[in-house]
Amino acid sequence: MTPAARLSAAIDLIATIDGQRIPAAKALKEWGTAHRYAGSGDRAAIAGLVWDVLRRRASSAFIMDDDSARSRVLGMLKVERAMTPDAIAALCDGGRFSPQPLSDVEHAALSGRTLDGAPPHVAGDYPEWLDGAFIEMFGDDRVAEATAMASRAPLDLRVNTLRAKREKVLASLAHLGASETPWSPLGLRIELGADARNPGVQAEQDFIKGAVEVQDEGSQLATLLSAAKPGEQVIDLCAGAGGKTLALAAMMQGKGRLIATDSDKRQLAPIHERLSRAGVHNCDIRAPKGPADPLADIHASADLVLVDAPCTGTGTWRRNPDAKWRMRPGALEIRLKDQAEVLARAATLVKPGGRIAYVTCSVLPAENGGQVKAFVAGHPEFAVTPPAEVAAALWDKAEDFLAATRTTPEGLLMTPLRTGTDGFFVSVLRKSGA
Ligand SMILES: C[S@@+](CC[C@H](N)C(=O)[O-])C[C@H]1O[C@@H](n2cnc3c(N)ncnc32)[C@H](O)[C@@H]1O
Repeated sequence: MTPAARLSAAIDLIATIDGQRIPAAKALKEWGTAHRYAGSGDRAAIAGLVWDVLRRRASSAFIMDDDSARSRVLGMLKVERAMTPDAIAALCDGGRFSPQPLSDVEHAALSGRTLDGAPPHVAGDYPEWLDGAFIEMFGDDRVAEATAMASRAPLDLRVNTLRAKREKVLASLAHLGASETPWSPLGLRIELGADARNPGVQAEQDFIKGAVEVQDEGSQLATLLSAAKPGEQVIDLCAGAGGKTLALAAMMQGKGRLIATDSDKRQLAPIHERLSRAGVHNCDIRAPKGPADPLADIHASADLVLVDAPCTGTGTWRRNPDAKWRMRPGALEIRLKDQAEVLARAATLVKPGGRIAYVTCSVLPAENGGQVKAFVAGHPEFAVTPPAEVAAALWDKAEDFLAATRTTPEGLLMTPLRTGTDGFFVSVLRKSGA
């Protein structure tokens, strides 16, 4: 397919996603099935266009002063890909498989309109109803923060120290353009191009042998900040597919007891294979069976409970731009209730002197500092560990990392703008007594 034909396909797909209100991933899959002649390069390029339009949905429409599918694709080429009006016009040549030529109005919009004067939620591409939360968290930086949250994310990997050293994996993944991540001592990063092409890490020997896992650097750091140690009893209360369980296991170096559970046993399904690939032998997976509590035998004995809380996922919009426009206030309310419940449960599992590491992949204050404040108010036996002490887990990087994050008395917030990671909040809550 020519670049113009790919552009045409992207316009059709955006119209389908809008018209049928279906998730972008589903629309792309169905398009692939219906257009089997399209090669993998075409599919990746078209997917890249579609994801970029979703990332910059509001600002692309503003630039064109029109929010039709065609206008948003054209506007995205300007705001996200910095294409000139002439370059865009050259793609829209009216050929058999190309978009129609630009109208005078479209050409004038692409030439003359800018984002100056756009409201913050439009310039930063986030839902208007979240503006209050963004003001509370980011103030005048909210457009810059939200724009970074709308950017493309790299592919981050975590080297599994139970199997390999970072230098070795770095050398063996050099052909994918891997480099070290700035903060995590275990991280490798592969920058992805606009065509969203998957570098096929899962087919690499390092992945097959469990030497690396896909994990955003922010998620790696959140786990490192929990400071899990060999010999401890650690509970991963919201383990899901096990991204953080695997990282905890490596920190524990095979010593001590790691328990992974989740309220939804289906979420836990991939964890078995992942743990075995990673060479983890000290993890007890407790999938719920009916109404019985899978942790009924544990009473105030854990050194550490990791609460990787169910949240709105606003911190991961870079990877899932569709989600930000689908999010509704009701979803936030449900998450807030879930988070309070999980924290209350964690409180009963921690031993005196032990700690809860509360983590979200959200930037919203209500899910982060707000939740922590409410928890300590209701559980006076817990106190927030000062963020500077939490950051100390990163050794020589601690000071710079602390300065890069947005710190509040309740915890640390990483953001795409400040730390180059997904948005992650971390708070360590210590229980009194010893
Ligand atoms: C952020 S995800 C976990 C991601 C996972 N820890 C990882 O790093 O791959 C949150 C998880 O919390 C689980 N969850 C929701 N409510 C819960 C509850 N009340 N108790 C335990 N887990 C819960 C969800 O099923 C979901 O798997």
